[in-house]
Amino acid sequence: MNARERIQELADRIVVLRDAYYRGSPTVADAEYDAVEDELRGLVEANPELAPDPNPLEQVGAPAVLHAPIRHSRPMLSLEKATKPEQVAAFFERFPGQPVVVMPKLDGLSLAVVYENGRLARAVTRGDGTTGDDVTKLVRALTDGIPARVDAPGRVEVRGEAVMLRSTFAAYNTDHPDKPLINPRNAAAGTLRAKDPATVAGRNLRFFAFDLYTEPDSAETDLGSALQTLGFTAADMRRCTDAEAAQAVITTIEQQRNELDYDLDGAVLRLADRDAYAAAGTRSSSPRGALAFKFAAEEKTTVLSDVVWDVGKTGKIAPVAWLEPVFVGGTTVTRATLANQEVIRARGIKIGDTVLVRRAGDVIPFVAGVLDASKRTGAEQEIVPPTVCPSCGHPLTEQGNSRELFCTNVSCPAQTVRRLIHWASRAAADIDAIGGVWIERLAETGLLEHPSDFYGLTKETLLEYDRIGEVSAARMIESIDRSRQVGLRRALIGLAIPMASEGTAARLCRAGFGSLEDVVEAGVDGLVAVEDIGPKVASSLIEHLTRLRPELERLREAGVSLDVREEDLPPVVAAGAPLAGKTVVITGSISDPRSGEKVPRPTFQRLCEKAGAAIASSVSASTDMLITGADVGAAKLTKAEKFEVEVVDQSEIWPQLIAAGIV
Ligand SMILES: NC(=O)c1ccc[n+]([C@@H]2O[C@H](COP(=O)([O-])OP(=O)(O)OC[C@H]3O[C@@H](n4cnc5c(N)ncnc54)[C@H](O)[C@@H]3O)[C@@H](O)[C@H]2O)c1
Ligand SMILES: [Zn+2]
Repeated sequence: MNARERIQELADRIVVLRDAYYRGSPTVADAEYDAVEDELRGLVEANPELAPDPNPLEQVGAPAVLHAPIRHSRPMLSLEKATKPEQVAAFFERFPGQPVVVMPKLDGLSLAVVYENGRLARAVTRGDGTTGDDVTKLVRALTDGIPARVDAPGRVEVRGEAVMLRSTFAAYNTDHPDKPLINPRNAAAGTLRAKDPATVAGRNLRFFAFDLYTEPDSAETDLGSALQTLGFTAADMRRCTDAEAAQAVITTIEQQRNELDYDLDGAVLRLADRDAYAAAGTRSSSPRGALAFKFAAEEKTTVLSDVVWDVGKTGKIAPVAWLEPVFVGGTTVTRATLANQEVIRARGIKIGDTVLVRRAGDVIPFVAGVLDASKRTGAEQEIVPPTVCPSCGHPLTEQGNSRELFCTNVSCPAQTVRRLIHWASRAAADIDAIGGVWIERLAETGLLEHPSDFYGLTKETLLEYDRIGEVSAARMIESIDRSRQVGLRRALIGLAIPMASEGTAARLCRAGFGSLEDVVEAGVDGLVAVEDIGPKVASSLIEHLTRLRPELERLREAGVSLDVREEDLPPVVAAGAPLAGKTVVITGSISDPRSGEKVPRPTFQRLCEKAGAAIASSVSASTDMLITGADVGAAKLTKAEKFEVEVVDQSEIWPQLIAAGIV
């Protein structure tokens, strides 16, 4: 693979990993994600002309879409990362004689809190760094550490991290055993996503400040004291004047990380003097006057007491390690994943072994290996994979190189529950008012078997359960009603068809399938004609959707929409499309001239597609037009010149989009 292909592959992978991460379900550990970013950064430094466009390294966070969008006064950036003492020393060398504060890197979500003439005006999430969500109402109701007033004139902007304290998290989960929070960070993010503070009562957050901007300039230039004077709890800052002292503080923070009441994933170094920090300026996505030292994923040792085989929604049987309770990565872990038989074999794990358990970020803890096989007593037992399904007794089949085990019995009770939970999940029908524990109970009592059974539930039936009251029953029913708008793409995801991914569902919509029934009718031949759908995926879709026909009918009868939704369709090219037939590359930052608001790249792309353009990611001989926004990199322009590509400023495109009625 050449550098260009590798760069594109890494950039694509970053987009996928970030998407999962910012939706609250990361698929890899942070360190693994950071390694992908590092590789891309290295390749782009060596081959600047191959920089991907858009370049994920120049983007932060995820677009804000939940509440009202608010533009930040100045971008909320990411941080440069370090993992070695040499990098800390290099940071000090860049700023000779400047004192530095070292503080914990709190693992919550960052907020900008703005005061106008002493009054709290608004609180905004980071969002994509340029525009965030207005969470003022939620913050007023739920966040401690944000005073309603400050004693300062003009405009004051305080930035910091909103976290759920571990103690709040633990107390909440004790009170809500049927709908527990996953971890403090996820909980903080979820809390600030709520539409109404009342629905997240009891989920209080704490705000720790680490950044300050004042207009007019306040006299106090030391960051920590300036924040305290205003009445904020600053992140715990220790002042250092050389790299050794800073390294010592970093080590102390890492050692204390288990005793603190909040999650942290590293330490932040930052120039202590506000003027010096401002003068240092910024790079494309991080300030020069700060550095994040990231801690390795936490590892602990404990005893593997047993292995149970868990049945998943597609019938996959996965080994789960039962562990003696161990506190790692901010929570007590008693279960961890062992992936599959091959991983068990490769890591040589036996029951009774002392094993290393690793947990990083939100990722499910996993058994990383055996601590010291020479210390075995002989009482350890081999882990023997089952030959029949632990739930239904059906003989298992083995698939793939890692010899994953599957139960192929479609009426297997364990699979039934998993599939119901999956149907209700956010990526599918999003029945958010009914948690997994309730789904399981409703399945046990025979009320739920297929997704369509959700739509037969009534408030009266739910009220027969002791722990469901009027209010929650009403919320559950309302949530079920809303989920009737699921549509083709999300319904396909929700049906958990083996081998069909979220990408498969999106591709089928874009390829013109109008409903789930259309997909069945197309047959294997019709499906493999769709780009990127292979024969295995096609056969699996046809086999399972054919089997599910009666269920599809029941869903239809219950008023559930299985038809494609507008948002999942390819753009409709407008009549008299001004960019028809043109291959277009977009670069730089785009804004709508009518409002001056920044327009996210995907939104502008879709507008150009509606105008008939085919979008390409880099300039080549086949490019017809390069559309430029603000802050365009020189490399793109040089290439455009080389290939004699027409360069058009975005300001000339908007009037055409408006004239064609596209915007
Ligand atoms: N596992 C995955 O798949 C995956 C995917 C994407 C991102 N990530 C992780 O998410 C992070 C992405 O970077 P990012 O831009 O969101 O954050 P970052 O690591 O670059 O750090 C910036 C953020 O740190 C926070 N912060 C906490 N304490 C701070 C302090 N004392 N001073 C300054 N800032 C402080 C702020 O919220 C700020 O927005 C990385 O840690 C990365 O590993 C993981
Ligand atoms: Zn089974």
